[in-house]
Amino acid sequence: MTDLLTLEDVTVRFGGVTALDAVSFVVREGQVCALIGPNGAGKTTAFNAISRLVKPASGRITFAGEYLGHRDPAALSGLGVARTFQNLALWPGMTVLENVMVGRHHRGRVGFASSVLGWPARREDRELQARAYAMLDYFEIADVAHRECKGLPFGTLKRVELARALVAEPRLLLLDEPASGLTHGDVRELGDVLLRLRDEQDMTLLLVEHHMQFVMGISDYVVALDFGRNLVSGTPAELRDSPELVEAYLGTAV
Ligand SMILES: Nc1ncnc2c1ncn2[C@@H]1O[C@H](COP(=O)(O)OP(=O)(O)OP(=O)(O)O)[C@@H](O)[C@H]1O
Repeated sequence: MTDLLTLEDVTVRFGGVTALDAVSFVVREGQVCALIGPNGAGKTTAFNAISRLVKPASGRITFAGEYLGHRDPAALSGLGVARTFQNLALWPGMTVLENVMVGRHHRGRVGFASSVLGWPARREDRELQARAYAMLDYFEIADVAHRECKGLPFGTLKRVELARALVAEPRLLLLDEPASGLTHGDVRELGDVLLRLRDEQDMTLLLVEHHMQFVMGISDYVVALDFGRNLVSGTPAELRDSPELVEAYLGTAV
């Protein structure tokens, strides 16, 4: 299995705070990898460094052999990296379909504007729309395609965000706390969906998640951070009884 994403000694500082301190880990192609750790461990910062939303003070991040250091955040989608956010980043006044089509924006030249604004459809635009509908079908939300996101249930909006990330056909999908705020049943369904993405679409997933049972149930590999540093990593079976992990989480709800 090849290495798809590699972080080597990545350090990120915010003023006097060292949010990541020489963190290293590898995400292998075709795996579900989880980034865990107590509050403030540096998980979101690691995601933001991969997404190029924060610039590391030192270290190296490579994706598919390509150094990401000089890349603009907007270029990542074109390289095959998509992400979802902890707090949903959807346009409430736009329809579900429009929100999903935004995810494919980088692929077409004028596709997005013509599709969303209703200009005459080109072949590219029709393909974009067909792909967006296919994603809505996949997530069983096609019935709300033309509803504004505003007012839709949280579980539905989480699916819209996933559909939007996937419409770009990424190789690597970054999921920031995908299970947060979901009901027990929704969490189970989400786990099934993510495993199907790995198994049926050969997708690689990296998720930040606090829901331990969910993480241990779906991950091939787990990387634990604490105080901005690597703590332990391994398969869920290897980490289940890790004393370091137990100690790091001692006194925190998991
Ligand atoms: N923009 C920022 N400015 C200053 N400090 C920051 C900033 N972002 C994060 N930090 C600090 O960096 C450290 C790591 O934060 P980060 O949000 O990455 O942790 P986390 O593991 O994602 O936590 P949580 O599970 O609570 O989301 C914390 O001490 C946090 O206060």
